Amino acid sequence: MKATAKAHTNIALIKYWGKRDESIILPTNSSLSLTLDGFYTTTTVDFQEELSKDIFTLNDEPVTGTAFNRVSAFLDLIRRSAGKDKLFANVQSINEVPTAAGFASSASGFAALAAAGAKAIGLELSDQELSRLTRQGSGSACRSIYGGFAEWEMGEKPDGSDSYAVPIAPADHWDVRVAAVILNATMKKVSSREGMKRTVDTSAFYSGWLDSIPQDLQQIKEGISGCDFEKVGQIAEANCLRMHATTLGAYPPFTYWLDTTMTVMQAVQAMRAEGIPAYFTIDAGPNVKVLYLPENEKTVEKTLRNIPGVTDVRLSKSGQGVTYL
Ligand SMILES: O=C(O)C[C@@](O)(CF)CCOP(=O)(O)OP(=O)(O)O
Repeated sequence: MKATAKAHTNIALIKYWGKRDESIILPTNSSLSLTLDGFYTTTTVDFQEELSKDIFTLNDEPVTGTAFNRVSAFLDLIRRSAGKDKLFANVQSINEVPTAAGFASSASGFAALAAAGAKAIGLELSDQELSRLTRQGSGSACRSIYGGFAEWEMGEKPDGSDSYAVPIAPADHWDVRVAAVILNATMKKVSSREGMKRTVDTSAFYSGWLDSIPQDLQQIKEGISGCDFEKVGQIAEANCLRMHATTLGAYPPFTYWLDTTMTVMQAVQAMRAEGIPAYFTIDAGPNVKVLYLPENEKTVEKTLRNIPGVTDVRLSKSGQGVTYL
């Protein structure tokens, strides 16, 4: 039983930053993202009676260790849902997500895996059920089920049955662009999972972060509905800065930013001062993603490429949700 699915990565404009339950990945706050066309994962899941364990290859390379264990544990969820606990699969993923781009390739990866795995084993899932399943692989991945803008509603039930993403606006609602600015950074990364945990457990600023989310979400959805770029950009940039402020208030304190990260941030703010609307957002890494409008693409790309320490700039439009090939 075999199926292939393609899913795109997404960029959070209102960040998921903390878990209230680590085992089934329930968040402390709701989040909202834009699915991108430029970065995606294509995954084929082939359940075969003769297999005695799962096999996972990524970009034609065999995967073992933690990454394999996360995929196999996720397939256990699918096996259990289908009542086929002893049916193992050959999983082949191809990532069109330059890992260095600082995009969580786990977002497109787990969304494609969930969609292909569920279809291959014969589960007929609604988008909501697929998003709820995907969430248990990687939280942010649950938003990639949809194209365009999607909101992951945190839910409140302990079993997570009300924690999944819902569509806010389709990809063709509004042509907002995203430039992924890739830095020549090699740094020991605090993973998003570890970073969230330390922040939730120790940050003096964490309650302020949580208190600010409901208004951010309500306001940014108004901005998206009205295609108000300044409103959406200002809220996204402020939300990102508030998320990163929580890491500085953690113990031990940490930051994902490098000197080049701040140079890019300042260049974006300088563009705004010169009348080019552009806003930045940053996830659990040093790379910066810049929101801009199509008419300014040349200026924005040129400005970003000329920043010392920037090794590449990858441009994206809004992308589609999960598709089956
Ligand atoms: O994407 C966002 O909302 C913000 C972040 O990217 C960080 F800035 C979090 C991504 O966390 P993820 O990798 O999904 O964690 P998992 O549930 O532990 O797998």
